[in-house]
Amino acid sequence: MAPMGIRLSPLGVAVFCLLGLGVLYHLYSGFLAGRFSLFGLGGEPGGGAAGPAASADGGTVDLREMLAVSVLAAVRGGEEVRRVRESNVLHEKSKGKTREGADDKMTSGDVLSNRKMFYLLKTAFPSVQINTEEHVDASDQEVILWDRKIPEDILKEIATPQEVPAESVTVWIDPLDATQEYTEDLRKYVTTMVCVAVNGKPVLGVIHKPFSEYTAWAMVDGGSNVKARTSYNEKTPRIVVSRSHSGMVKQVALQTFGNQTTIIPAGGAGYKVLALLDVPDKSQEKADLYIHVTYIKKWDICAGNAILKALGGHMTTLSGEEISYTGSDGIEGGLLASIRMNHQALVRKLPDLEKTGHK
Ligand SMILES: Nc1ncnc2c1ncn2[C@@H]1O[C@H](COP(=O)(O)O)[C@@H](OP(=O)(O)O)[C@H]1O
Ligand SMILES: [Mg+2]
Repeated sequence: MAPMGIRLSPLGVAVFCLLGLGVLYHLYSGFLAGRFSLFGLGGEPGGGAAGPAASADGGTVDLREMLAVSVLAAVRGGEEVRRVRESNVLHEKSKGKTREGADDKMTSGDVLSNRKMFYLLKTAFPSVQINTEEHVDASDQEVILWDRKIPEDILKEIATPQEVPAESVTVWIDPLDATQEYTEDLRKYVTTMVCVAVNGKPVLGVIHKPFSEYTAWAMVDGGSNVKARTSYNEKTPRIVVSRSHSGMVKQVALQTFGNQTTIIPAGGAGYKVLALLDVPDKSQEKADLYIHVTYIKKWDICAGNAILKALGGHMTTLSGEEISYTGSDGIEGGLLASIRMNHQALVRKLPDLEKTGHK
């Protein structure tokens, strides 16, 4: 008999103890998971020489560090892209059809680049949302460490860390842009891309050309290693458009700007954004505008959007709406990209695609 006349049943005590243990486990499991994942990744809790740059339970991330890792990821992914292309064993297959009925292709270059890029970013920033074009196999986890070094050119442009809440960040990875052209061995069009959006707004972008080893990066209100050209032809622009997902883009361009307009068909959304900029790469064509009329995915366009925005340019739907880089993967309203032009005046010039049936 217990004091005060209350009798304790041994079974009741055992259940009570188990419940208590359960609560304690629940409270501490997040903390322990964070510690163990740090060890699993080879990093040291509390900030070691290598490992995650953000705590596993959220907190903040430094956009300058994210830029350094994004550049590294694009370069490492690009090495895979090049290696597979040079081996000539692409293991090309179709993931299905686009809405317009074209093959949505994938190769070993896409898969291996995706793996490198995804795990580099995921290991450094375990708490951020990463959306990537290719499927990531969880059983195939690879731990790729970032040495936590920020390259000199980034430090020179961006003097201080740029902290943002980890939960506000969405990363978009395109491990191999212009897959169609890659399979045709049209190497100059191929890029690897990383984009970081904060609250859906594109904030930093990296576009890397694996075959000429050129990398463009920029951060909105931060800095860049690339700039706009000094002049653009707004009246009779050279317009860069898709060569493999063109839809009615040529008709739209000629109808809007007249028959004197030069149309440059090219592969890859990354390549087409670089065509608007002052890029030293010899294989890069130059254009004044980039127009796309069919459906397109956010990993294809986010990095270019961030770079253009950082340099004072614009990328919007054809009706001039800003694109939000959260939520769904794709955008429906086409694409207009320009720099050093009156973007809204260009939007007003374009026909309403819904009405003209040019979609
Ligand atoms: N209608 C469409 N549906 C799906 N993806 C499209 C598309 N139009 C363009 N894209 C994708 O956007 C990128 C640029 O296209 P394009 O070279 O035709 O301008 C390519 O990305 P990937 O090569 O990464 O798949 C392409 O697959
Ligand atoms: Mg792409």
